Amino acid sequence: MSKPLVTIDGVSFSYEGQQTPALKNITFDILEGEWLAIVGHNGSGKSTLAKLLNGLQFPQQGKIAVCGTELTEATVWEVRKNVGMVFQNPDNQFVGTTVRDDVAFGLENHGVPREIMVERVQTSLDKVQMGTFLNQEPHHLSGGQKQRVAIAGVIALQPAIIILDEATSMLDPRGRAEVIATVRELKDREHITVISITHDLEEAAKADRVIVMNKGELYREGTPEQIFEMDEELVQLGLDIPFPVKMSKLLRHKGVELTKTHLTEEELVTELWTSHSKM
Ligand SMILES: Nc1ncnc2c1ncn2[C@@H]1O[C@H](COP(=O)(O)OP(=O)(O)OP(=O)(O)O)[C@@H](O)[C@H]1O
Repeated sequence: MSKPLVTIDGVSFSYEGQQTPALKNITFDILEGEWLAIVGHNGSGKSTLAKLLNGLQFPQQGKIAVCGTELTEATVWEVRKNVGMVFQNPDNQFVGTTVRDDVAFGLENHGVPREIMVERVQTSLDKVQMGTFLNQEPHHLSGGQKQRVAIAGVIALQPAIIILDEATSMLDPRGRAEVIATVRELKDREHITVISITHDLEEAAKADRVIVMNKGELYREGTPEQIFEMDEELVQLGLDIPFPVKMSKLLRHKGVELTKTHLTEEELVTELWTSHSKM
């Protein structure tokens, strides 16, 4: 049984001068090695939660603890060693003139010795399938490749947790699929805990667990299957139901028998192909 790596206990937060709190009494745990997706419509409080998890803001009420350490102004630098962030815009986070320099940047800042640095740059890039791109300049890379380099820069620092803050939202479908596959592999092989903050329910469908935020409150928590049972309620919360889920429901409505509501296109196609191709 996995243990909680992050605990969020009764957290409330309001921006200065704002009447309505951005987060209201949020409580949940994030377990070691899980992939947790936090979804919600614009303004639901997702980014504010990410800022609190990384100590860019501090709650006015409640507590956050990361790897057993309470996140405060005194512990923020210690805690940040365990939390890597990947942001939305692939161009804004590329700081090196080449892929190698970009991944080395964070290691240099942390004073990692040169021999270790050279090895870490290579292994981190290998882990995101960018190991052969060392000397490439950013403008030669696709959005998905840039985000994978950003992920390599984060894992080179060996954090326990990666937070992806809308990290796939500016990518085309191929880039998005590449980044999601990379995250899945890192989680499975390296046992990194992943928190993905997204408004994309197709991305959330790949997570182990989903938290739905609405108007600063934790609205629902469950496995992707449980969350997609909410159906029209999700639409009312301003979220788009993924295509395979919609398609599964429509097919059932038309009398096509399916064993379950499929969360991915591959699963749906496989079932349709194997059970309905006998005629
Ligand atoms: N810097 C800020 N100053 C004042 N209010 C803010 C600030 N940032 C966010 N808010 C408000 O806090 C609430 C939560 O916003 P937040 O950005 O966390 O939501 P979100 O779910 O991440 O939305 P989005 O997907 O649009 O980024 C919103 O009402 C927003 O207007």
